Amino acid sequence: MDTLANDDTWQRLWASREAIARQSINGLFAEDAARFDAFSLTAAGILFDYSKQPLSRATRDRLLALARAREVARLRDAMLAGEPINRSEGRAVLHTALRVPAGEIGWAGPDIAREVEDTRSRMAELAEAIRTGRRTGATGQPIEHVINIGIGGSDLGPRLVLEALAPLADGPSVHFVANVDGVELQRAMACCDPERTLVLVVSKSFGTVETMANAHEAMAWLRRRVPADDVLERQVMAVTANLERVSELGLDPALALPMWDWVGGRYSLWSAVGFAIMLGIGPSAFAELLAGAHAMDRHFSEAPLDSNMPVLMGLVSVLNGTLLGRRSQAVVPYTERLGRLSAYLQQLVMESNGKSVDRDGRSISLPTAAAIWGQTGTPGQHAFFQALHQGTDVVPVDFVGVARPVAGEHGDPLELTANLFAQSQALMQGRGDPGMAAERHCPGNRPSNTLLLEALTPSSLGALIALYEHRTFVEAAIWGINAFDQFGVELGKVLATDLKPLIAGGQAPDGVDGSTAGLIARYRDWRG
Ligand SMILES: O=P(O)(O)OC[C@H]1O[C@](O)(CO)[C@@H](O)[C@@H]1O
Repeated sequence: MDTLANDDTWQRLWASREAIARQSINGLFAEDAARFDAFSLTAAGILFDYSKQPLSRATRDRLLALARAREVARLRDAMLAGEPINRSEGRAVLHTALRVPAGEIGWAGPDIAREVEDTRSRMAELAEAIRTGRRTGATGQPIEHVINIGIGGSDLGPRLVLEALAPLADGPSVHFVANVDGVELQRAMACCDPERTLVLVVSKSFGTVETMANAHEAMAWLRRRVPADDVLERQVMAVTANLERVSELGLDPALALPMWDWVGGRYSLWSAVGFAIMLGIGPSAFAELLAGAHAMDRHFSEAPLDSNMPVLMGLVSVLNGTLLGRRSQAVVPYTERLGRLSAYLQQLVMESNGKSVDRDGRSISLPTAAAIWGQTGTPGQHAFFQALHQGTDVVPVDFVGVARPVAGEHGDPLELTANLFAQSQALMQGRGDPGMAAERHCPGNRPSNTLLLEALTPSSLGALIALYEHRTFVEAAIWGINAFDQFGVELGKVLATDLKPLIAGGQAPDGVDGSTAGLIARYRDWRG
């Protein structure tokens, strides 16, 4: 049995599992007039309301005892200090060091602080030179477009941030290309003037096949369309932790922006991986993004466990997902600006914690990361909310709202906010008047969190993302997981490499399973 299932504090929670599942959330409010105050807190510009969870004060105490027993605080401090907590890869995990303000040393010490600051200054200088037109393309034209080629962590974070903060965009337009199917790249190339375009090739490993294929394609386009011998030198930049491989693409490693092996891909938007963000909204807005994340880091590091937002959020998630077996979680932001949030969180949460062995290689018998999904409200209300209210599965929801609308954006904030609050209310209260037809009955007692941002600013967005990063860390600590490797992704990559010659070749695909052989045969047939 794994260490969590064996833990006394877990076993006590397990013993009260049925009672917690039956716990009436409405009843908890009826008993405790101060429930909202006792089950909500504010940090770094975010209000976290977890009062609509099946949590009595006693259950919360038991969860906090679990956090202590699983040494969440010690593991957090080890991460912040740069201990090699990613044991399977022998690496430190220091995305928090990327957010330490300029001039401060931070938890990880002066060497790391210096490296981070040097790179940040280089990014800012370069970004300003490009944004002001001092640094031009190879034919002297200003850079008006950026094509960011990367996938996973080298795409999702910068994409989320630039979509969320689009009203602040005052630099070149940024186009994101992740998929190797060619659609995004074609679309980007169709609307960019090649003489005014900078291509960023963003890859921690600089070996990801999709990214390299798209980079080759984009570089060929620049070579074809820009009449200058030094076009690649002037208009293609690499961002990577693997500087040696940069020259394989014909680029100068000296012009590359570095990242480090102590930053995981899905935790990397704060590094040079976020260069597109800096180009799009400028170095000072980027600095505000980092400052918001740093404010959440400080809160995570300093607040006692019982008033620590990521800790409480992680415990609530473990309660729902592991104790009560609710195997998916919906994330519903009430602003189109955060439309990319659930996609971003899918990688953050599921690539980090979608694992079934602990950090010592023992198998875990209890359920770990739940599936994350969602879309924006109110459109989501007219799609999947029916199942949230009346379906057979209980799906905990994170509602994300913004109090102050973005200046200059129209829409009806009152309508939006009324819908946001009404949905969590309806999920909790349900509806069951006597004599009501069964199909109209809503069982209620369905849990949700609400995260309310005062405004959607670089700072609050940074804090929101850092909150989810730390929530993911807390859950990993409870389960005993190393959240910072991703070996599961490797197998598919290896098999794709093996299959390519079989799919392309004329010979019968020997040595593969029947389904794959059948698919290859039909593909070849239809492809002609
Ligand atoms: O930045 P790279 O090395 O190209 O990797 C891209 C992504 O691929 C993965 O390794 C696997 O999906 C992610 O962890 C990573 O963010």
